[in-house]
Amino acid sequence: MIATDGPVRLIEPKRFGDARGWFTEVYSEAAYDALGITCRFVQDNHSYSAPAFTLRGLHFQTPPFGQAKLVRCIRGRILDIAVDVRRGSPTYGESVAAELTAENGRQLFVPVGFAHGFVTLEPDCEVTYKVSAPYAPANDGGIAWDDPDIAFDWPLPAGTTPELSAKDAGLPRLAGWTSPFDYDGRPLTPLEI
Ligand SMILES: Cc1cn([C@H]2C[C@H](O)[C@@H](COP(=O)(O)OP(=O)(O)O[C@H]3O[C@@H](C)C(=O)[C@@H](O)[C@H]3O)O2)c(=O)[nH]c1=O
Repeated sequence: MIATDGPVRLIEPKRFGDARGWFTEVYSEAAYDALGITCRFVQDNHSYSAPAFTLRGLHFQTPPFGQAKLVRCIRGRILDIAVDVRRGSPTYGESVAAELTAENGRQLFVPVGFAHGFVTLEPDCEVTYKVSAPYAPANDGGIAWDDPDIAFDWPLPAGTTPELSAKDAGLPRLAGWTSPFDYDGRPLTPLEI
């Protein structure tokens, strides 16, 4: 059984503004537990993407190293996406996405069983995210960002090809692939704060 960490969630932590600027808590165990995000995060990641329309994804780690992720953008603007890849899920292959910006401070929580990716919407974007399992390169997995069965409408200007890693350019499609993630009954709901 895969650990349940709540459904995909969009979170907007409160900012306390004053003459200096603002203060915000970006993670607290008690507050996130209360939201149903009960996993234990064991690693923090930080990536910098130089060109606009850099696309990283769609990624996951296979069990037993499946990762829930709590993602935010601390510089620039990204569109962040989670795709349901839980075998037998009524929303298998469906996605939810949210714009995460340094300005809006929003976070996307991506549970185990979802492929995750993002595209940067301007140059020089930095993304940080907490993950609930350690990096396990042997369990690295992914699905093609442009898989026609997902048919995600990436916000790429006409004629723009995204900046991709060699690995991401060669990821397989959902068709012909058997997901290692079980459906655990959690629905994929539209995102709301
Ligand atoms: C993910 C990861 C990578 N690395 C190394 C491996 C490689 O040499 C280099 C770059 O790795 P990648 O090309 O996989 O990086 P990237 O394409 O940014 O991968 C990330 O994409 C986003 C969308 C996710 O959801 C993450 O979980 C992760 O898969 O960093 C680590 O040392 N630890 C890690 O946890």
